[in-house]
Amino acid sequence: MNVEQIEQAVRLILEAIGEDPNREGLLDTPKRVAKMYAEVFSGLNEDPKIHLQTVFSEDHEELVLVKDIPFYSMCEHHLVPFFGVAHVAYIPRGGKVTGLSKLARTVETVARRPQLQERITATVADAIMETLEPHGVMVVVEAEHMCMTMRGVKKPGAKTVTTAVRGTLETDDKARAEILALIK
Ligand SMILES: Nc1nc2c(ncn2[C@@H]2O[C@H](COP(=O)(O)OP(=O)(O)OP(=O)(O)O)[C@@H](O)[C@H]2O)c(=O)[nH]1
Ligand SMILES: [Zn+2]
Repeated sequence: MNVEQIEQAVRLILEAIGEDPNREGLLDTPKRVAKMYAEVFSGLNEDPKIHLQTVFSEDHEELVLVKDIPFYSMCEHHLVPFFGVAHVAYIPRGGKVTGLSKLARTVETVARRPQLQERITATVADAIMETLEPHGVMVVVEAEHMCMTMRGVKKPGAKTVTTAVRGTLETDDKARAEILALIK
């Protein structure tokens, strides 16, 4: 990430909104914002699938669900935060089970990019399908978008729910219903 370029850009934005980037309170702001962007966009330099290389051989071919994984992301249209929780469920196959924290790490990497909620949901599901090759995957993401609350349509409290379903869960209504019941 080009930290110096971010600093220059922040200085330009401050000038453009009519601020004085040289006043005391703003002197370190470009540096702080650059550091923050490096952190909140750190997922751009990571492959989410790397986390799922940790595989244990365990004979469990039934549901695994990690729910209420908090995440923070940045809406790619407005560069303001959207945040909420992700629920990640999969049904392992062939003894391929990953570490529970790795599912949360996968969400984290994908969220730390300029994003759309739909893309986070689908990318996490596909990463799990491709690496663990399970029977099925279901990812549910619930989030509040600051671009819909602090500006624009101004609807605080409005929640967006997205799902991505892969493998046998696409046709297994009962298993999908079980996952949704466990999430609630
Ligand atoms: N599908 C989807 N849309 C999103 C997401 N985050 C923000 N948006 C929407 O992106 C749209 C961008 O619409 P535009 O008309 O180009 O931008 P805008 O004039 O700022 O839109 P308003 O927010 O309606 O004021 C808005 O409707 C946002 O609510 C997301 O994760 N997924
Ligand atoms: Zn937005």
